[in-house]
Amino acid sequence: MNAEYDLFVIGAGMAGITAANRCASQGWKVGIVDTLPYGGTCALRGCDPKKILRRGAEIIDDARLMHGKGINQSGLTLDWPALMRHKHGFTDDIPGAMESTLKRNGVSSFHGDARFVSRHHVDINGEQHSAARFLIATGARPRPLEFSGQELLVDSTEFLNLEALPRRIVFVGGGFVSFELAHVAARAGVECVIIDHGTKPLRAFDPDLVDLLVRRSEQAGIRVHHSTSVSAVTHTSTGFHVAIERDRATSNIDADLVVHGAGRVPNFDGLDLEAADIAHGPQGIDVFGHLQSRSNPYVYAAGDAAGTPGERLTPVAVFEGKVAASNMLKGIETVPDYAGVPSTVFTIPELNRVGMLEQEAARDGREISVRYHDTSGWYSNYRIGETTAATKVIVDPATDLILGAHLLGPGYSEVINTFGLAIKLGLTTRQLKSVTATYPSLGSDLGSMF
Ligand SMILES: Cc1cc2nc3c(=O)[nH]c(=O)nc-3n(C[C@H](O)[C@H](O)[C@H](O)COP(=O)(O)OP(=O)(O)OC[C@H]3O[C@@H](n4cnc5c(N)ncnc54)[C@H](O)[C@@H]3O)c2cc1C
Ligand SMILES: NC(=O)c1ccc[n+]([C@@H]2O[C@H](COP(=O)([O-])OP(=O)(O)OC[C@H]3O[C@@H](n4cnc5c(N)ncnc54)[C@H](O)[C@@H]3O)[C@@H](O)[C@H]2O)c1
Repeated sequence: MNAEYDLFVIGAGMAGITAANRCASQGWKVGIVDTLPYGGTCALRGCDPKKILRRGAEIIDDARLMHGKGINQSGLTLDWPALMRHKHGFTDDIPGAMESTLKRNGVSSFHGDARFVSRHHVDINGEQHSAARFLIATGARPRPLEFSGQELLVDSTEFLNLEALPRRIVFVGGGFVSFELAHVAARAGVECVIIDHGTKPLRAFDPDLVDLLVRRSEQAGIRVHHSTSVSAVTHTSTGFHVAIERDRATSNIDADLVVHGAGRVPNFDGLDLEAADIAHGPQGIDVFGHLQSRSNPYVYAAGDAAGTPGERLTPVAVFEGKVAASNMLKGIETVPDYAGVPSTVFTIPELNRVGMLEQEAARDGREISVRYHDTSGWYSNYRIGETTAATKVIVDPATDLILGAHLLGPGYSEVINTFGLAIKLGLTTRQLKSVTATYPSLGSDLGSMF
C-alpha cells in the first residue's frame, strides 16, 4: 500500500526506540509516538531512578553494617529531597536526548495518545497517519485491583516522585516493586509493611533465599505479611486504614501512604486494537515467536506489551525491539533467544536469579546437583559486615552444565551476569572454574559457588 510511513512505532520506551532507530538506519521512513515524555518506564519511572534512590539507602545500610567496625554511623541520615534532586539530574535530560537522537536518525516524533482507526491508520490528536507496518511497544501499567478503595493507592511512578517520605507505608503485593521500594524507604526510617496474598512473596525466586531476604527485610524494619489479602482501603483523618484478612481473621493497618506493587498488565488503554484486528490476551499482543501479530500481519509487538515468554525486563524489551526490527526489515522469522536472561530484585542486599529453579528442575524430573552455600561468612561479606548472603547453583551432573543460579548478597547482581553468560553459551562449571579472577573480588568467589 502507499503509506506515509514504512513503520509507525507506538510507545517510545526501550523496545520502541530501539526498533525505530534500527529501521530508520536502514533507510525506512519511521514515525514514533508517545503519550508521555520519551524514554519509557525504565529510564524515567523504573530501573534507573529507582537505583539512584537505592544508592542513598545502600550507604545508610553499609554504615549500619560497619557500625562498631570502624564506622560511627550516628547522625547519618538520608536527605530525601537532595536524593530526589540527584535523581532528577539524570532523568530530566532523558526525554530531550532520546528525542533528539531519534530525529537525528530521521525518525519523525509525535506526542499524544495513539488510537487505531483501521489496519493501516492511527489517530493522534485528531490527525490520521498511515503506515505499512506498526510496532506496538506500549509497555505495561499497574494491574487494576479488586478491593474497595483501590483508587487511593499510589503507583511506583508516584512513589519515585514523592517530595517527602511519610512515616508509615503499606505496600500491596510482595513482588519486585514493593520489595525494592520498601528497602529504600526503610533505610530512610519509614515503617514499611508488605502484604502479599501468596504463601511466599517473590515467587519467581529461590524460596530458601526469599526466606533469608524476608528475615533481612524484617531486621531493616519491613514487616512482611504472606497469605494475606487486602479487603479495603479507607481514608482516616490523617491517612488510611488498610483492612486485611488472613485465615478469615480480619485486622487493620494504619498508614500514611499505600503503594501498588501487585503486578503490571500490558497497556492497551485507548489503543482500540479491535479497529485493526489485533488479537491480544492477558499476557499482551498475541504474537508468533518472531513477534508478528497472529491476527494482523502488518503488526509486530515487543517489550512489556508483547505476549512473549520473555520476562518483563528492560534487556528483554531491548532485544525484542531488535528482533522485531530485523524481522520487519529482512522479512525473516528470527525468534528472540531468552536463554540466560538474569533478573535482580534490587533490595539491600540484592536477590538474583538466572535459569531454572530447583523446584522447576524437580518438576521436569531432571537429575540435578544442588550446590548451596551460606556465604555470609566468606571474606567478601565479612569485609563489609554483611550478615545475610547465600548462593545456590543448580548443575546437571551428567554434563556439568549450569542449569540455574540463585544468589542473595551485596554485589551479586554483577556476579549473576557471569552465570547468565555460562547458561547462554553452555559453559560447564569446570570451564568457569578455569577462569582467573582478580583477587580479592566477588569474581574470585565465583569458583567456590559450585
Ligand atoms: C518501578 C519499576 C522498576 C523497574 N526496574 C527494573 C529493573 O531494575 N530492571 C529491569 O530490567 N526492568 C525493570 N523494570 C521493568 C522495565 O522498566 C520494563 O520491562 C521496560 O521498561 C519495558 O520497556 P517497554 O519499551 O516495553 O515499555 P515502556 O518503557 O513502558 O514504554 C512504553 C511507552 O508506551 C507509551 N504508550 C502507551 N500507550 C500509548 C499510546 N496509546 N499512545 C502513545 N504512547 C503510548 C507509554 O507512555 C510508555 O512511555 C521496572 C519496572 C518498574 C515499574
Ligand atoms: N528489578 C526489576 O527487574 C524490576 C523491578 C520492578 C518491576 N519490575 C517488573 O515489573 C513487574 C511488576 O512488578 P510488581 O512488583 O508490581 O509485580 P510482581 O508480579 O513482581 O509481584 C506482584 C505480587 O503481588 C501479589 N499480589 C497480586 N495481587 C495482590 C493483592 N490484591 N493483594 C496482595 N498481593 C497481591 C502477587 O502474589 C505477587 O507476589 C515485574 O513483574 C517485573 O517484570 C522489574
